[in-house]
Amino acid sequence: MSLPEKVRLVEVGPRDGLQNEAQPISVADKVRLVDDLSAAGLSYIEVGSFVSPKWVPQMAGSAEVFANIQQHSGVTYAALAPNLRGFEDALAAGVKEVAVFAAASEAFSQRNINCSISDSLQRFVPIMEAARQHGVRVRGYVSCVLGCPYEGMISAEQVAPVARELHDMGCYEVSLGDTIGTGTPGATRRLFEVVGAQVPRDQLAGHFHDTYGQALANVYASLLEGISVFDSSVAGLGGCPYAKGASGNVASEDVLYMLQGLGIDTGIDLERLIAAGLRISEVLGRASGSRVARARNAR
Ligand SMILES: CC(C)(COP(=O)([O-])OP(=O)([O-])OC[C@H]1O[C@@H](n2cnc3c(N)ncnc32)[C@H](O)[C@@H]1OP(=O)([O-])[O-])[C@@H](O)C(=O)NCCC(=O)NCCSC(=O)C[C@@](C)(O)CC(=O)[O-]
Repeated sequence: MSLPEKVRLVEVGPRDGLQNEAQPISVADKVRLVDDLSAAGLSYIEVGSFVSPKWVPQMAGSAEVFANIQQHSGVTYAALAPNLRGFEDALAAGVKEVAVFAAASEAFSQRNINCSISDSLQRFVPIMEAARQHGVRVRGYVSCVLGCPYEGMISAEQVAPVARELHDMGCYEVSLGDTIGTGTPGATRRLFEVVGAQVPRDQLAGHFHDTYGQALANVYASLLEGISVFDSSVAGLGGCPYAKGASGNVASEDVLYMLQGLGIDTGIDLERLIAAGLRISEVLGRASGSRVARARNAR
């Protein structure tokens, strides 16, 4: 299969990245990050989550973040909603796109959202109905698609029905999350072969954490399978509060550098993206998790 001409990056740093930080991050710093990212040309930014603050305290100020960012036309500013309450809070904050999140592993589903996979899918039905009424688009996630921190191996055959159900209930795109970053390129290709038989490949996305250093290779493997949407995190921010030891998503700068080398268009300015990542890394008091950003910064 030939490589796609265009790729859309879904920037998840402000949500997937910052949700995992131990230190408090001010609303002003979050707003600045989102604004820097839209200025760099990202067309899709996951800004926050409307989840229980007892479960994920870092996302507590999401409504305030939405109220203060500069929203540009042509840019999607999305939020996670685990239940109808979260959807209604997102709607009240003016959010136009939400993401629901399920898992391919029962144990992870319990730890992450306190219910079984099947109950979580049932919980999303009223969200889908309300979203249709309000003209809100819904994206879906499946976690643990290439391994689970509690159950170990997860087969592509376990992932496919969950992805299909999200698609069938109306998610316009389903992002497959390698939550703990154990996946390798061969397993990634097989995952998209199997899930791609149930959900059209142009409605699937890849979401790779870099814990085992495989994320960029997995993005490339997915490109070979015809996938053209990838979630990534500026400066490689993040991890997962319910997956101990998981490192951040593949760094947006590193994915962009690779895509530019392949001649694939994204509409994103690499230098501005690097600057956005260096700024938030400085706020967090550590080096950027992007190798491209570190190399450029050292020059
Ligand atoms: C789903 C629940 C709420 C169930 O949690 P629960 O305890 O079963 O819910 P509950 O309905 O019994 O409510 C308990 C309390 O939470 C409140 N509550 C209930 N709903 C909300 C809400 N929406 N917003 C704010 N508060 C809420 C509710 O009002 C109540 O408050 P209390 O009476 O105790 O004061 C909880 O488990 C939760 O919030 N989990 C979120 C977990 C999370 O955000 N994980 C990270 C995102 S997923 C991820 O990172 C993976 C991904 C997507 O990136 C892909 C990958 O890499 O794999």
